[in-house]
Amino acid sequence: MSYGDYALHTDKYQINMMYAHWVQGTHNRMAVFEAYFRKLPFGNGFGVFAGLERIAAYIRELRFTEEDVAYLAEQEENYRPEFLDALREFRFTGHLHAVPEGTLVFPNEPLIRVEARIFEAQLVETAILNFMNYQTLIATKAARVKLVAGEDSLLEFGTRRAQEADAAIWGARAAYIAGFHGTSNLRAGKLFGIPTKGTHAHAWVQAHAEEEEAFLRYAEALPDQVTLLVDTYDTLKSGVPNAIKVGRKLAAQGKKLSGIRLDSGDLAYLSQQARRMLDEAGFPDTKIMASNDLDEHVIFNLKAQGARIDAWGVGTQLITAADQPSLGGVYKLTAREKADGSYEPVIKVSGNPEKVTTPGKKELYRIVDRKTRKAEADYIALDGEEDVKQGARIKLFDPIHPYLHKFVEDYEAMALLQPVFRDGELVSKLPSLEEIRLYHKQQLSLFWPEYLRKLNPAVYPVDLSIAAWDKKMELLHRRGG
Ligand SMILES: Nc1ncnc2c1ncn2[C@@H]1O[C@H](COP(=O)(O)OP(=O)(O)OP(=O)(O)O)[C@@H](O)[C@H]1O
Ligand SMILES: O=P(O)(O)OC[C@H]1O[C@H](OP(=O)(O)OP(=O)(O)O)[C@H](O)[C@@H]1O
Ligand SMILES: O=C(O)c1cccnc1
Repeated sequence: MSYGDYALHTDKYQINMMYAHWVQGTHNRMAVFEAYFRKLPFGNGFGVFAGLERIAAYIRELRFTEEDVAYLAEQEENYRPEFLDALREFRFTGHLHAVPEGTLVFPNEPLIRVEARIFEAQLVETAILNFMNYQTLIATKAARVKLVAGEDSLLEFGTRRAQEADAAIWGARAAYIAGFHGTSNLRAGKLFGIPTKGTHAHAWVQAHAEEEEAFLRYAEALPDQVTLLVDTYDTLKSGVPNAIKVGRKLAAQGKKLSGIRLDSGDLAYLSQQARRMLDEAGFPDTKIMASNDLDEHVIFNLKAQGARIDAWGVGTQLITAADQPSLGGVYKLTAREKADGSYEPVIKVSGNPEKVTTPGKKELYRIVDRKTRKAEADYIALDGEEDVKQGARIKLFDPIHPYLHKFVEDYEAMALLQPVFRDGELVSKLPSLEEIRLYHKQQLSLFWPEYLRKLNPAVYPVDLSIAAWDKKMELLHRRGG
């Protein structure tokens, strides 16, 4: 699928650095960058990686058009014509590895690794982070909603309140990965194959003289999917009784009232009363849907209050990640090619220990206990370390408190960074959205419940190999004193 022209969807400083490398003749040196985040959003115990579909399309289609080049020439008169020619010929020719979409991910582990000429690897930072940060954030928020909603039906209703059109559709996709059942956005449905659903708005009721008439006309038009919004005037005194009247007419035609939707007031109380009224009228199968600024906390509370709600429409709070509207994912240089062609690991030192980068080209493994089939820890090793690949006994230790350690030997090491581009070519077809959704569900089953709970989850270990740790310490002492 093509998503448009994004070569200039980058920060100007990337092009400035590309230019400076080109002027200095270092632009063809290889570089390794890794994208990761440092802190989980919403106080959650895990993140849900998303964004790769769009990143892959972006990388594959990355070209500077004549208009792009002309625009750049206008913006910066220092750019020499030969540099602009290099942009005209620009293609991504490097390697890109990433964890699959739907993977449960944790702070400080490489989620995307780009290995390419620095000319290319530098350019793609901004767009990669833009796509990864937003989609991972929304998939993570959606996973929280999903964990409290269980098997109830979950619909994404956020488009009207989303931060513009791209956020609406990619957010709908991220929510579907995390277990939502559908979206109200038809474009997201068309582009990605997400099931679409819809009820009707207050405007439909207001467009008629009487609520009952409005319900009847709607049911006449769409008799196979009648979910009536019952709160325009008075939910229990008029909305539910009028819905029941229409339900009876539908039943006489061999059809049924699929559902009612509550959109204001005390959703626990109203759903209980509506359930009782529907059951007494002989409509035990009519579902109750709720909407109105829902999030994982409200849904959790409504369930605790015994709300009788079967389906949830979730909009604003999800699509804007209202309680934390950004994921702070970063893209850091971890190794660079020296003049002799070998790689030199590099570090970024910081007064804040959490911000010190981990040098070197790295692999990421999920260590799964063979007996319990549960994930024990994630393990970051330097490229080429063989022991973990071969299942040898390894030491797991906490990188902040290295004296906290244990040895594991009966494990499976799942390599999480999968090749996506090799020498600029897409390695294989990306998984379908349905496959990603299923994979995400399998990922959840790998984790003990203490890592998944909404409130105060246990901290899942992300450990470094001894070699990765030693390399970090060596560079830290050399560079940081
Ligand atoms: N029983 C409940 N327990 C906790 N939260 C609830 C309960 N019922 C509804 N809520 C939530 O409380 C908030 C109430 O929103 P608000 O104050 O706008 O009231 P409202 O009923 O929607 O009023 P309005 O008619 O103006 O839309 C919403 O987020 C809603 O989902
Ligand atoms: O509250 P959210 O989680 O964002 O869910 C979407 C909201 O959007 C609609 O309201 P709106 O007032 O825009 O239109 P309406 O007249 O159809 O209710 C809908 O009724 C929900 O309340
Ligand atoms: O179909 C609905 O009920 C719907 C869709 C978008 C926003 N609010 C409600």
